Amino acid sequence: MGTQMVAINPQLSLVAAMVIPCMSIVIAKLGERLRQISKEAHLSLAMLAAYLNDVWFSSTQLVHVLPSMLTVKVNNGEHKEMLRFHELAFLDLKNNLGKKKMKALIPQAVRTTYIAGLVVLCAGSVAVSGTTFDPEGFLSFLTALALFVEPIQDFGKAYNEYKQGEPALERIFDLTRFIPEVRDKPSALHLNSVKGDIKFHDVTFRYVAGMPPIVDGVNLHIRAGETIAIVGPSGGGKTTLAKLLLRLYHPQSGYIALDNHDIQDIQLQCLRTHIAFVSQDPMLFSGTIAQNIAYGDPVGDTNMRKVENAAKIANADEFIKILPEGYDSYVGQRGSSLSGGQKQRLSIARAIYQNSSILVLDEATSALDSRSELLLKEALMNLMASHTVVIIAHRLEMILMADRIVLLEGGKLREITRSAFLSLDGRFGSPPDLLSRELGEA
Ligand SMILES: Nc1ncnc2c1ncn2[C@@H]1O[C@H](COP(=O)(O)OP(=O)(O)OP(=O)(O)O)[C@@H](O)[C@H]1O
Repeated sequence: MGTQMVAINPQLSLVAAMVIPCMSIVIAKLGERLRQISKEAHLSLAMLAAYLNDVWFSSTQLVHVLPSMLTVKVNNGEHKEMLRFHELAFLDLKNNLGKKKMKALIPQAVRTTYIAGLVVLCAGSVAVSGTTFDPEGFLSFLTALALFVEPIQDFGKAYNEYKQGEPALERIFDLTRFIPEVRDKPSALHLNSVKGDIKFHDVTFRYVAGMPPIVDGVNLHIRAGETIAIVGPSGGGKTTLAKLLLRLYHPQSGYIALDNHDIQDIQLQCLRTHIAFVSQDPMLFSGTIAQNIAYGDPVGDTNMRKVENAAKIANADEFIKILPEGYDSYVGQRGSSLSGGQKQRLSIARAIYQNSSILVLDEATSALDSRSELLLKEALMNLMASHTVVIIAHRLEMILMADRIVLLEGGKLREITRSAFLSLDGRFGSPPDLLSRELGEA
C-alpha cells in the first residue's frame, strides 16, 4: 500500500509519513494515562475484594456472618461498615468508568489527531509548493491511505490493551520475582527423624531495624523429651521464640540448633515436619473436619484411623461425633461454624496427627473449659513422655505440667523455679489464690 501511495503522490506520501511519528507520540501518551487509570482500577478492586473477604462472605443464597461480623455488630459498626462499603464500591465504580471512558476515547483521539495533522500538513505543503490540487488523485491517495492506516490503528489498539493489562502483569511479576528471606541452602540437610534436642545460642532478634530487640542474647537448652514452659508478660516475645524455632524469621545474631544441627542447615520442610505448632489463633481452613485434622499429612493423605485417634486425644471426638456428618462436616470459612474451644481442640488434634518429635503449644488451651483442659492435660501427659514439648501459657494448669519454667522479660530469658514463678504473684499466670492452691497440689 505504501508503494501505491508513493506512486499516486510522492509529496503527500512524505507528508502522511511525517504524521505517523506524531500519532505514535499520541498513542504512547494516552497509553501511559490508560496504564495509570488501570492501575488505580486494579487497586480499588483489590481493596474492595479484601474488604468483602474480611467482613462479608456471600454464598449463593445467603450472606453468612463471619467472626469479624460479630465485632461489627457488638460495636454497633453496621452504619460505619455500610459507609466503608459504599466508599470502596464508589471508588471502584469511578476508576472502572474512567478506564472504560479512556478506552473509548483513545481510538477517537488517535483518528482525530491523524486526520487533523494530515489536513494541516497537506494544506501547508500544497500552499508552500503551489502545486495545483488534483481531486481524483487526492481521492485515490486517501483510499490508499485509509487502508495503510488500518494496521497502524490496530497496533495502537493492541498497545493500549497491553498498557491496560500492564499493572496486573507487574503484580504477577512482582509475586513471581519475590524471593523469600528464609529459604533452603543448596546443601540443606534432610533428617528422617530427630530426638528433639533444642539449643538457642545467644539469639538476638528484632522485627524492625533500630528498635530494641524482642529477644536479646537468649541462651536456652531444651533436652530431648523435656517439657518446658515459657512464661512472661504479654508482648514479651514468647511467640517470637517459637517462630524463630520454626524458622519463620532469622535471628540477627546467634543461632538455634536442633539435635546439634543449626536449623539454617536443615531443609525448611523437614524442620517444620518435626515440629508441630499449635498457635494461639486456631486457624481452620474451609473443608471438612477430617481434612483440617490431616492438614499436615506429609503425603497429603487423610488417614481416618489417625484422624480419629488424634481427635480422641485432643478431646474433640465427642463433639465431632454428634455433628450430623461427623468427620465429614464442613467447618465453614475459617471454622466459622465452630466454637472457639472446638477450633482449639481441632488445632491440637492437627498437631497430634502430625506426630512430630517436638510439640509447641502457644496458649493452646486458653479457650477450653476446665473439664476439656483437664482431659487434654491427661492426654498431653502421655505425649510428654515421648516428645519434647514447649508450652507457652498464662494458665497455671499448663505451666505446672512442665519440667522447667523459663521467664522471658525485656528480651532476656532466665530459668525460674516453680516457687519463684508462683511468688511472681500471678503477674504472668492465673490469680494468686489459684496459684497457691495449685502449688499445694503440685
Ligand atoms: N510481624 C511482626 N512485626 C513487628 N512486630 C511484631 C511482629 N510480631 C510481633 N511483633 C511484636 O513483637 C513483640 C512480641 O510479640 P510476641 O507475639 O512474640 O509476644 P508474646 O510474648 O507471645 O505475647 P502474648 O503473650 O500476648 O501472646 C510484640 O511487641 C509485638 O507487637
